[in-house]
Amino acid sequence: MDDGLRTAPETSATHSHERNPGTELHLDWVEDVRVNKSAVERRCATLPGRRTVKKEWQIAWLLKAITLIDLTTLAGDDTPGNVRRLCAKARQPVRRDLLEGLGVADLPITTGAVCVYHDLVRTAVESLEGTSIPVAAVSTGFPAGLTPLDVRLEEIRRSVADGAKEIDIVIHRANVLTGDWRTLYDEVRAMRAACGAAHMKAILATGELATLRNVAKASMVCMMAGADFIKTSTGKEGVNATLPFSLVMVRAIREYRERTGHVVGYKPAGGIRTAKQALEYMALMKEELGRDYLEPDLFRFGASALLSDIERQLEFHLTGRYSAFNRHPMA
Ligand SMILES: O=C[C@H](O)COP(=O)(O)O
Repeated sequence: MDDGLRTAPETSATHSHERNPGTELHLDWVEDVRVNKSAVERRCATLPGRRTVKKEWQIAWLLKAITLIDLTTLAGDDTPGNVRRLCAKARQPVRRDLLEGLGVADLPITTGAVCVYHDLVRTAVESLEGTSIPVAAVSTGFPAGLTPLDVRLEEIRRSVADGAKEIDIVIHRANVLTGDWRTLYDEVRAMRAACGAAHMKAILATGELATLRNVAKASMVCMMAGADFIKTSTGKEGVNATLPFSLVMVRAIREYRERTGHVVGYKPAGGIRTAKQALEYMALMKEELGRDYLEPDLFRFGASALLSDIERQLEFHLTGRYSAFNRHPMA
């Protein structure tokens, strides 16, 4: 892989393309979906190791990765205090002395967004005032998605009213497992309408969809229903983001773009904790969808702990030593 990233990281989530308006439900597109599991696994096995970014470019890639993070806290014991600290980290994700040492102190690096439960949306919006960092809210009965539809839609509307610019919805897994594509489509379409100007990420909960083929079909239906992003996981399933799920989903994005001309973003989430993993996902995006997919308007990591490891790796590049994790509190 070449460096691809010699320019400064672009940190604002400006959108260089039209939003995906969705299409009618084309059941034939869903039925046409084929996935060759062993080919997917073979392709994914080439990503770690062989395609690592050259050492001299790693700093640029790691700084870019930071700008792609939806810095997330989704714990039952979240408080306004820990969300305020998280937002301070989103504004200044890397210690000033490290940025100075790396010669990039002039780059306005922030995370891509901050992602919280509804109750903390206002706190996050207030803490991020004066920045262009959007607040994302998880919604629609997150993480199981099993509350009544009118309640799920109201939840979206309230988060938007509180200032969330992005809404991460969860789909009803049973609609996929029973092949009820019409209901899945109708629900996601209604959610997109409830989002209004806020961008909608559709979480598939891939670890609960049984097969890669179901993952591909659900991706296609969510995009037809108008998802701005498709996202793997809530972080709460037994299996969360993986490279095979990601390959299937990014190829569905490619197919949807070929069929409609509409561009949809991608967000792997859950269990992405190391800089090395982040670089593998970035390699996948660049190779499968192109360089545009390394910008925050089309790609995000949903991650609570990734930033700490990236900061440690940056420190290692600078000093040749790793610092303890407790020097990098919060994310
Ligand atoms: O959407 C984000 C995920 O909930 C974060 O999961 P994580 O805590 O495994 O990074």
